[in-house]
Amino acid sequence: MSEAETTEENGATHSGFVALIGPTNAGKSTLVNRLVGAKVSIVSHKVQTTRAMLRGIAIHDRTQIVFMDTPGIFKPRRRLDRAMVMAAWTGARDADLIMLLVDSERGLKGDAEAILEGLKEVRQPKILVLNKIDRVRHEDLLALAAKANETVEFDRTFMISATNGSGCDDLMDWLATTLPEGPWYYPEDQISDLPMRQLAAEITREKLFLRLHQELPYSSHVETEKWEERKDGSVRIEQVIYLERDSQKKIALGKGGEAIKSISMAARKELSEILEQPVHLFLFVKVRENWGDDPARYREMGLDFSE
Ligand SMILES: Nc1nc2c(ncn2[C@@H]2O[C@H](COP(=O)(O)OP(=O)(O)OP(=O)(O)O)[C@@H](O)[C@H]2O)c(=O)[nH]1
Repeated sequence: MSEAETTEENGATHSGFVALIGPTNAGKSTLVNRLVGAKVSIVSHKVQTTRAMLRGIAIHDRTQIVFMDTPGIFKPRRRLDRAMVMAAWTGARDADLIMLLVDSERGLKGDAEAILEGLKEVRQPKILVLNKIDRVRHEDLLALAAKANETVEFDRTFMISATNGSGCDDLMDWLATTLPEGPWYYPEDQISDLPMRQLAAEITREKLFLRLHQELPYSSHVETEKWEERKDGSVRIEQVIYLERDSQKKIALGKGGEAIKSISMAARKELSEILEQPVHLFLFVKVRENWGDDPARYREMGLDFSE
């Protein structure tokens, strides 16, 4: 019996998208790492749609919680025109819940204040999460919570430390019971796999560029074609490096296969570290003319293809 069926039997599942917003350095990555936990330690920077970035997927009881970034809201606002800022907010509006993460030590200065102003206009349920409470006195926290709640009506305020985990269980319990009933967006056994395949491809592409950037500019693309978890705890990953022209193949392979070997070694080393398991990486080089004009390739990269 699959995990999904087991879950169904135990009662209704819940799921939802949580837009995680907050100034740079508020601790978003640290928090998602903690909440996603050992179960699916996937935090990918890979763009899933052109609008929102997936930070990580957590499962708590019978709820699947998908944490998303909404890039662009707080980046140098003065330089962005209003339309761009509005577009970024649309990402937040698509979420079931908006979670504003604030560095309590830094308070509401700068970006945090601007985000609070923007949040006034958003109708979705919102929660305030004050992070880094290990660095702040309790009285100051209460004052900060009160001040933020004056501007925006938050459904809840949580006080947490993403580094030591304090308050994080309460936050997860609340999210798990508050997100709507519904099927999980990702099968439990695939959540780590799906973004990891893309991340793994990115890693190899980075190594390829590091080694061959002058010779192969912009004409390569990497896809993870196979991902096989093995009983001995290792994983076998097969990837294809797509090039546009036959002449590039020789460059990618290098003399006596020397280039591809060193790319493979560097990628394998980094992947083993990230996955915390031994990796067997197999790279294949193929020529696929005009891959740059193929909509299917764009979809695989999570990008929109406009004619
Ligand atoms: N003391 C303390 N430090 C924290 C806590 N949470 C995060 N940090 C630190 O804050 C810094 C920024 O954390 P990140 O998780 O990278 O922040 P971020 O919001 O993801 O940053 P960007 O991705 O750049 O927007 C790191 O040095 C973290 O170790 C916390 O609860 N307490």
